[in-house]
Amino acid sequence: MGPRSGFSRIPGTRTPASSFVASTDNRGSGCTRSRGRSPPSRPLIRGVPSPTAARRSGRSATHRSLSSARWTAERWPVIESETQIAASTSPSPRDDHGSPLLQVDGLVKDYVRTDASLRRRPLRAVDGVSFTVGRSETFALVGESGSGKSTVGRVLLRLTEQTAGSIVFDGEEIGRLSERQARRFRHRIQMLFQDPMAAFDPRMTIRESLAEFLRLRGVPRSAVNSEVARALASVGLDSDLARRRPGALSGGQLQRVGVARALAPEPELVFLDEPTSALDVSIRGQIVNLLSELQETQSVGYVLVTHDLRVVEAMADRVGVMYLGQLVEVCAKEELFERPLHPYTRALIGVTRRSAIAEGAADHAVGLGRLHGELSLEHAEREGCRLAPRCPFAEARCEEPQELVQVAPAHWARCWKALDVEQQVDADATKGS
Ligand SMILES: Nc1ncnc2c1ncn2[C@@H]1O[C@H](COP(=O)(O)OP(=O)(O)OP(=O)(O)O)[C@@H](O)[C@H]1O
Repeated sequence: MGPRSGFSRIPGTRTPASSFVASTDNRGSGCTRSRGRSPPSRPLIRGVPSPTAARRSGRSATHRSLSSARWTAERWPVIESETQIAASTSPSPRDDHGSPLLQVDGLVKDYVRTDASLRRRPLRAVDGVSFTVGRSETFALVGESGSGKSTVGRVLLRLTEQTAGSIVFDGEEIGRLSERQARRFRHRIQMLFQDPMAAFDPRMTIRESLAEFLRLRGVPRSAVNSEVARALASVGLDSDLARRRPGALSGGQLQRVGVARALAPEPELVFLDEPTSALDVSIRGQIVNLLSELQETQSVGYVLVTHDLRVVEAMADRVGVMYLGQLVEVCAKEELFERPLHPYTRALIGVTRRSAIAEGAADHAVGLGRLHGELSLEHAEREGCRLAPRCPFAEARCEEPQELVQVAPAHWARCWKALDVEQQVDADATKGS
């Protein structure tokens, strides 16, 4: 394995193409790539629920009605709204695949922000977040804009420093390494950027962009051209594109090059930051399918950040739902769609499915819950449940701090009455049917 360099988006921004920092690491890594368990095969986006979810339908009237709905890509809106932040800690939801590739425990990230009256105020963007990612696994982080998803990724990639918590990668704590110590890990964790047009240096040809990553993992100069052609072919592109500059490629083509570039150093983990949201709807599915296929052939783990539940449905193995900087639910993807337990997750899925379910079946979707009002910073600063002011199921006990607790096998939720709500919703749905 060789050294690495690359272009990184400036942390915390949606940067224009001109705003890049070039990072170069000239040390060899000496690391051997780990090959883990075979990845499970996943459904590709075809506008229908996964076979697993379909098989498991029939748990209740509510679940039946949802599973039988066609979830067409066109009908799933992207959820967008501003949220704020707050504070607390949580236990560590783990996968059940043995030693994880990545283990994040109690991650906290504070920023300082300037409020409307120009006062500087602390902002806890990530608040005690804990999760694991197995080898060749996709762990998705979902939630509204501002819930802290990208900040988790920026901390993982050391684009910004964590305030507290632990990040263990392949058995080694990497969260507190010095810049020099961290270099040997860099090629093992890569990132695919949201906006392909902003992710490439517009002055470099595609060949030069890819060659930089290939050379740095030890590909000799004499082999660069053939390796560039191979990398392009691996993402379904013709080698002729290598001579072009980013501006001469379509968004879809450039995102494919982005995928090739992220995988060029043969990483074990790739952080996918909204990998499809800047793309035309028509090519989003192609990129999702490409990423899923490459994961199977290259045994790479993904941390996927997205607003789009269609992408989660197609790619994720497990999902963490974030609200105001905290994880509020963590479980397997199928479980999340079939049996969402936290009221926020119910609402998140309800919003998307209400638009996907034909009129007449919509009553069942109401059982998933609708939130009242809007998010506000005041909610984020509450000691009790941060969702309570908006939650249709809130009671006096919700004023007490809520921890992320295990509510079912491999299923965690930050809500003391998650299972009660489920029973109530099921009973209502049975009565109504
Ligand atoms: N560099 C920064 N300085 C101050 N505040 C920041 C910074 N970066 C992010 N934030 C704030 O931290 C919070 C979480 O932001 P983050 O981008 O992680 O959320 P997100 O869930 O990824 O949202 P989006 O989907 O819009 O990217 C937001 O309130 C955001 O305004």
